[in-house]
Amino acid sequence: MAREYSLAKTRNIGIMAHIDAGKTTTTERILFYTGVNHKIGETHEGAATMDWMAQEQERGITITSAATTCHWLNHRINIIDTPGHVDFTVEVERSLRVLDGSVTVFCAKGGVEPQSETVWRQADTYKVPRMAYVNKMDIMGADFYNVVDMMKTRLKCNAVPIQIPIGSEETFKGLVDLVENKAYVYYDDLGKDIREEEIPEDLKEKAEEYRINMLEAVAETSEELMEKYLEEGTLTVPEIKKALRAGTISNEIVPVLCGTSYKNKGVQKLLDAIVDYMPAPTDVAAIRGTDPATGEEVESPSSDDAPFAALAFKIMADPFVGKLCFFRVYSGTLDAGSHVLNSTKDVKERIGRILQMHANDRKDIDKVYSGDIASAVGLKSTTTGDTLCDPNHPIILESMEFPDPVIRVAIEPKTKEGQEKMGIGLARLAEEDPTFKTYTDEETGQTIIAGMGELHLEIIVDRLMREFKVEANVGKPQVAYKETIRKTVEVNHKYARQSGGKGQYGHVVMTLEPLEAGGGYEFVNKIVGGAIPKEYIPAVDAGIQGAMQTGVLAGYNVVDVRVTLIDGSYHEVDSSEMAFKIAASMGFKDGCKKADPVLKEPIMQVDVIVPEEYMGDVMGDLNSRRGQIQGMEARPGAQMIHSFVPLSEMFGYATELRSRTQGRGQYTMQPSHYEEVPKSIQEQIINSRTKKD
Ligand SMILES: Nc1nc2c(ncn2[C@@H]2O[C@H](COP(=O)(O)OP(=O)(O)OP(=O)(O)O)[C@@H](O)[C@H]2O)c(=O)[nH]1
Repeated sequence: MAREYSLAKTRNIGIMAHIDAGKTTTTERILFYTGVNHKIGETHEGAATMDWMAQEQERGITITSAATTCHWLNHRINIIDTPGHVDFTVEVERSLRVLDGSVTVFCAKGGVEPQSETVWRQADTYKVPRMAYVNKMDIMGADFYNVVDMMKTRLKCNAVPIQIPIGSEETFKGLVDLVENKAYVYYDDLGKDIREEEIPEDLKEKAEEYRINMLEAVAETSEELMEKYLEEGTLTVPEIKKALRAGTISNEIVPVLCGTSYKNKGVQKLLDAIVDYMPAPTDVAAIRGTDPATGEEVESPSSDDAPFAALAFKIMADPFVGKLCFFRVYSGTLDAGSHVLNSTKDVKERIGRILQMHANDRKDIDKVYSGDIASAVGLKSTTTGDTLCDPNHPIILESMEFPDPVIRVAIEPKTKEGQEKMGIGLARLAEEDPTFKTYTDEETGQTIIAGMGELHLEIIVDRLMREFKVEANVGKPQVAYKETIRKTVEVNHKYARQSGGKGQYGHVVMTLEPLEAGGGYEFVNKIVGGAIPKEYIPAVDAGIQGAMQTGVLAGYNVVDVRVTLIDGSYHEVDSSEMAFKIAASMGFKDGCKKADPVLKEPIMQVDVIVPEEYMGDVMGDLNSRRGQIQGMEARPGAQMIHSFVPLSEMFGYATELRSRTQGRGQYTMQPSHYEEVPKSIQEQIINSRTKKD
């Protein structure tokens, strides 16, 4: 099968937004106009094609990001729909890693919300070229120009309208395309009868002002254009398009469009702009990675002729085909049925079938090309972030980072028979979602599930019931604290047992030193001259990692420690991997106790919007929750308070805020960072843990 669309005619884009801005509705309309769907599905009726998981339809929110493909103006567009709720930021993060460009949807009334800022910053990190779509132009309070201003002040980006709306709220009926300098007016409910018209008289002046603004922004992208613009006072449509495209791809310009997806106005023009201004894989996505053999950095352009390299960015349990692995091809091609190397784990894998996904539907394809996004069936060991590549040309592509869970809850099946099924179900769900963890609490023996927020865990429990038929009881959500050390220490630990026959002997000398926050775990082997034979070194590493699961203070995970193995000894007969594992584990725990261990707690970024009259009260309450107020911002008739508050103080906040503000206060919360727990509180936590919960 030959390539249907050239790389230059491929677009891999994500649609990002704050919750409820209308991503799902916009994606639905895109599928409708590109002919993938023949009927319009409304999210609020639970019929949307992209939100196919049962929970998504019931709750009307997007949880998993589904990849889908459509065609427009002889281009192939791969779209990843991503959720807006912060509990699922990992979905946003992983799509940003594999996409070439993104459309950010803003609500014409709400504009740039705190979570839109978060997503924007994430996209900054990955240098993703962006354009903005101001949706909901039909609703009361819609204000296109205000959203553009907010983009400039809050997101500090060069927002350049390339359209302006004709009318607003209930009078919104079309738009002026500033590039073509023409008006487009919609005459039917399905948005199919679009007529090109003269720019309305009362809008001419404004259109001219914004066109000049756009021309200036475009001219600034190159000296040549600036000269031409200054000389002739205008630029041609192809010149504008070319420069807008280049400016968008280099992140100098963010083109802004408008519409109302729900009322079917503006979506086709948005599709045109995706083709015109969003990058092709060849424009941005050079392959970045390292050669696993030499550790050298490798950078090369995307091409079908280069060796195969792809990044697995999502694993999904599928009831019909088993484990599905979504991947993005960076270079080369791949046939169904062939073998690849998972270079991250250093194992060979066979790609059974290759599927192209459209929401919950799938189509078998024989071959994928560079730039494609598809999913594979049959991969056994691959997890999110792994590189799949040509076994003869190994490379490890730059992966993505996932935040650690901040909240945990004990879970137990309602029946004894459910125990095994629950174990299988939780393991599968953890495979899909790198921010979801499950383990046994060694202090209490309970099964624990940990994730990014209460909603995240609620959904997990719900999926366990629906997909794995396990009914479970869950305990009270608790903070997922971490443990770390503050001092560098040296430990010398010998594990020797002699009980008849063969004994046990393992002996390690190592230093434990604190790493900076986010440093995780580092293991350095400095053994020279075979004080510990090579074959036992991995066992030492494994023993430490095992011990890190249960800290010495209160049994929480230990993080941010570097362990250097400096010396040790062994016994010809009695030494074994097991003995070294035990010696390392005990030695590590011993060391932690001496290294001034401390608890760290997740701190949340909490943004509260309250009417002026309740401000004092709400701030007082935040202070009493150990909150640190970061700043304030005026909103119409209200104030937005930015603060950092420990997660442990935020349980029940929704109810408290409601009662303090008579239901008029609102807040959003997302994990920000970890901080050391104050000593007095640390003692309480340790006491309550050792008393058992
Ligand atoms: N009036 C109006 N309503 C809209 C428009 N676009 C979306 N909506 C409505 O706004 C609500 C949220 O839309 P969604 O498309 O589900 O929003 P989302 O951003 O995908 O939200 P999540 O999936 O929860 O992150 C739904 O009730 C839509 O029908 C619009 O242009 N105008």
